[in-house]
Formats: sequence, structure tokens, C-alpha cells
Amino acid sequence: MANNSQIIVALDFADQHDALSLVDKIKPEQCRLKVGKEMFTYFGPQFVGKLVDKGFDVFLDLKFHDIPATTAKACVAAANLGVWMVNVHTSGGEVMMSTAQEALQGLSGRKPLLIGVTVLTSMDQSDLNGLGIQKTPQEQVLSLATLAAKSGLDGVVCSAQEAIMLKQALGQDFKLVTPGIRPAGSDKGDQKRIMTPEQAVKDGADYLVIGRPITQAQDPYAVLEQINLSLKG
Ligand SMILES: O=c1ccn([C@@H]2O[C@H](COP(=O)(O)O)[C@@H](O)[C@H]2O)c(=O)[nH]1
Repeated sequence: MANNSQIIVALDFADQHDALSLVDKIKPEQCRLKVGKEMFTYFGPQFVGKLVDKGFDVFLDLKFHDIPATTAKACVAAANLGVWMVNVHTSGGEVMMSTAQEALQGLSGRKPLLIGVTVLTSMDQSDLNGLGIQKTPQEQVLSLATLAAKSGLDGVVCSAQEAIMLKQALGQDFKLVTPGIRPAGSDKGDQKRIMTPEQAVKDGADYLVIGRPITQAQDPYAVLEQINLSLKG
């Protein structure tokens, strides 16, 4: 069934049963799901397979970053799990990104979207300076996203704060996947470049990655529904 929800719920749980009890109360039409490093390391491909079998679009957020051949083979392995989206770090460079995309394009069957991580939403100017990077986060995101587009990727992970700039520079079809989404009044946690769901969509974000504001809420389903409704209006 077609899924039009722009929300990707980040399942960051140490207990598989906690994650599945949340998932079992959600329908695939209400959101997509993200499996990241924590749950993949604990529960592996089997857990991903359970979500795919339930009919969810799954974003496997493992942020591959390695030599081109290894990265490409990891992306193919992800595709073989039936995931909808997979990602690499743009800082792996043009050859790494284009090799991964070519490997996915060579597969038969549905190809997952390949997305490049730019500057983590938990980082600000001082974090970049600590890496010896003097550019602003916006400049660094633009430069890495431009490289991702040149390498043939389908889009990037960035903050919604960079959405207007990236849509102008790289076009409407280049997908923007934005973590660091915080409904008004919710806790920032370790996120630094944040935006509300409504503003993110207004600015051009295609997909909103939302973890703790939903998963740690007293009533996660109510929060998910409320955000879905706010995006429709
Ligand atoms: O730049 C990035 C890339 C990935 N993430 C991931 O998104 C979720 C965000 O969760 P919240 O609880 O809503 O903060 C999390 O799984 C991160 O690993 C990101 O935050 N920023």
C-alpha cells in the first residue's frame, strides 16, 4: 500500500519488545520507521525483516562510511533486506557514493533510496570548528549535499534549517531527510539544529525523522497522530 506520511519514527530502543509493542499499535499508513545503529547492533537483520514483513517502509540508518567496494556491498546487503531507504556519509567522497549508487542500480527489484548524511543535526558551528572546519554549518551542508547530488544520490540527511537553501540549489526532486525535529515545547536533548514539524515541511523537508518526542511520550500514538494532522492542515 502507498505510504504518503512524511514522518519517519526513529526506533531507538534497547529492548526489542518495547519497540514492537509501539509498532504493533501503528499502521504503515501513519508513518515510516527508522532502524539505527543501536537496534541493528542488538537485534540485527531479523528485526529489520520483522518491520518489513509488517508492511512498513524502513529506513536503515547505518550511515555507511568506508572504502567504495565495502560501502557498495553493505548497501546491496541493506537492499536485500527489503528496506526503503539506506544511507552513507557524504564525507566518504564522490567515488564511494557513486559506486554505492551504481551497485544499487544494478539490482533487480525495488531499489532503496540512497541518501547521504551531511552535517549531523547534533552539531553546530563550534563542533565544526573542533574538526578544523571553518565553514558555517550551512556552507558545509551545501558543499556536501552538492557532492552527493553530483555523485547521483537521491538526497541527503540534513537539518530542516538548510531545506530552503538546498531545494533552491539542488532542485525539488532531491530528497531532504531531516532529523532534529522538535514539536514546540519539546526537549531538544542532544540536537542543536532543530525545527518544528510544521516549519520543516513549509521549508521543503520531504521526510521528518522524529524519535524521542514520539517514542518517549506518555501517549506516542496521540503525538504521532497530532503531528500527522498538523502537517495536513
Ligand atoms: O544528523 C542526524 C542523523 C541522524 N539522526 C538520527 O535521527 C534520530 C533522531 O532522534 P530524536 O530522538 O528525534 O533526536 C536518531 O535516531 C539519530 O540517530 C540525527 O538525529 N541526526
